[in-house]
Amino acid sequence: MADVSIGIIGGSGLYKMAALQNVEEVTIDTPFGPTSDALIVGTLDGAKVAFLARHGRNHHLLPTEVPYRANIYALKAIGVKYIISASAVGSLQEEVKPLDMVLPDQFIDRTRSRVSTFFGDGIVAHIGFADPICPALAQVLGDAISELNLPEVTLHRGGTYVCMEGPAFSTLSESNLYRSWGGTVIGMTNLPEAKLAREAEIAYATLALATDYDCWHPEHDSVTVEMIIGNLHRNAANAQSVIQATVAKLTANPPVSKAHKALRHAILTPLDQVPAATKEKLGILLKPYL
Ligand SMILES: CSC[C@H]1O[C@H](OP(=O)(O)O)[C@H](O)[C@@H]1O
Ligand SMILES: Nc1ncnc2[nH]cnc12
Repeated sequence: MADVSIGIIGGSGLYKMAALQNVEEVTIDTPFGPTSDALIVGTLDGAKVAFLARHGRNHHLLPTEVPYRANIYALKAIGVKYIISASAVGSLQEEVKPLDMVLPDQFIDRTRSRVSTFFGDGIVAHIGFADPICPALAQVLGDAISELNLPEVTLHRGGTYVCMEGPAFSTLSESNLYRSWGGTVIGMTNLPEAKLAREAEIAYATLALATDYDCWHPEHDSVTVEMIIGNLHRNAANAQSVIQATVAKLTANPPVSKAHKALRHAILTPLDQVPAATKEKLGILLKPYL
């Protein structure tokens, strides 16, 4: 299985893609253990894509437990060059209303318990992460959303995604603090994924689906899972249309992404000094540089 150039990671409420055809479940062995679920490889209007349910199809993995390294490694192994990540987020700003779509271009890291690098064990690399989202891919997503003209949905291009550890939602003081930092939305998953995707030289962009006002808004109830899932159900069909339209655009015109060369000047350790076991483990990432 190779040459599936587009990966879709579905978050809360997006456990499958109804429009996928000719589906095949693919299990990839990775040096980082099993993926969250089997990859569902199929076609969307003729384009081959792989879908992965981030928390598993039955939502059994906490944000902390998601095997981010295995997931990104497996997508890399089948040839993925672009990842569209669909995620539920809380809104930290009045103008981002539940059901709106946000294409964040920055992150603030509030995670504590995530391994978010493939490196170590005898090889050191420091990727550039000033622009954590691929602007070219986000542009395609944004254009797809605009062209769809979805009723009820306002698109926000750009914004800062605060990535918290969870699983409990934020306290009121935390939520206000993140607002004071300029956070636009809050979630629990996308930052480690974006870092690992960059290390794997895969372009990554987040389609953030606003589901709630977290707990800071005086006129709205504090976030609950019920609220999130209710709004995701209202938005799931829209999210799938956006993904489908984005895949069509990517297939017709695959954008150039700096992410595809992210490791070129990032690896410090001479490759002939890297332990053989590490070289083998990271073979698919290091291949262009060996
Ligand atoms: C469903 S409650 C919070 C949960 O939803 C978001 O997940 P994802 O990013 O996978 O859509 C959030 O990050 C939390 O993990
Ligand atoms: N308010 C919130 N905080 C963290 N993750 C979320 N996902 C959806 N809403 C959220």
